[in-house]
Amino acid sequence: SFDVVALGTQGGLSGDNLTSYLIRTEGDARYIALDAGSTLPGIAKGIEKGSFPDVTPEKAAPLTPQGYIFREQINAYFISHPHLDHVAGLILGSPDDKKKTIYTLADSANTLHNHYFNWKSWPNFSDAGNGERLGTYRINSPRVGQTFTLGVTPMRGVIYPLSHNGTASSMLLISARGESFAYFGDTGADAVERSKNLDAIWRVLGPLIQQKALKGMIIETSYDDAQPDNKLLGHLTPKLLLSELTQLEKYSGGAGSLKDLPIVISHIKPTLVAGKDPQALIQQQLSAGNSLGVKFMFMQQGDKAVF
Ligand SMILES: Nc1ncnc2c1ncn2[C@@H]1O[C@@H]2COP(=O)(O)O[C@H]2[C@H]1O
Repeated sequence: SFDVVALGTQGGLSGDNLTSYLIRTEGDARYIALDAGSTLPGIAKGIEKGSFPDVTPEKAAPLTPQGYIFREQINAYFISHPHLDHVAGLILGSPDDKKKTIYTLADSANTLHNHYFNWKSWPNFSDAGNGERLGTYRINSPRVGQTFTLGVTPMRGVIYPLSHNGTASSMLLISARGESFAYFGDTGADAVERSKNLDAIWRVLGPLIQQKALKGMIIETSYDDAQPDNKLLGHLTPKLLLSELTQLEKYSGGAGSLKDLPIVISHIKPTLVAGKDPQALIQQQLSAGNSLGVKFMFMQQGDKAVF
């Protein structure tokens, strides 16, 4: 089974609750961070909620429990794409982090080197690029579709490309002991993006669902159904996610094959409009259209779930 802790769940606007999830396999203390929008604030919330029961002040000493989880328990990072709301926590925490690998698409690695770790936006904590290289992070771009080991953990990963309104984004398929979990970065629907990236992924996940090996997934639903198609900016709505999942069902053995599949909804965009509750709306729209019978989950910052 996989342990997941949500460090940040929202898709923008404020800095303290941006997309980031920790995942580890049962019996191993080390996590992989799936994106790093908010890290330290999410760890603090997780401690408050009892989501890190194995970390005591005695064990963490001389660090705080928050520091110990950040430095010692996060073993490596996966960055789905280099937008600020997915990397801010990584950049801000870098001066106090220890040597780790960042796995990301080659295109995202270039952005990290050229636009963040460049001594202008931020000191170069990476192992390549301009000026002195402080070397905290080794930025590693495994080839798409190729299996690699995730840090020093029992988990292996395979990266698949996603389309996000012109930005290259990606999904990480994590596997350990014959079980798998899929983490999606920002993505639009194939029909809107004029892409086949999601279709290609559904063809990979279908057989895993048939074998009952896929324990769950995290995928975005940034906007509610009222968002017009020309303002989706590379994101999903309940209607679009449900139609994509209908494709997945076809590759998973047909009607009923997705029943009870846990799907965590991430990256909901907060609103500054008074009286609007995007999460409640998205929850209601997903539930109203859920003839597939999947188990939609709305993890909040600091929550832990076992898959
Ligand atoms: N063309 C655009 N016009 C207005 N806002 C945009 C445009 N492209 C991106 N954005 C905003 O910038 C954000 C970057 O992160 P997201 O993709 O999560 O969501 C995006 C939108 O909120």
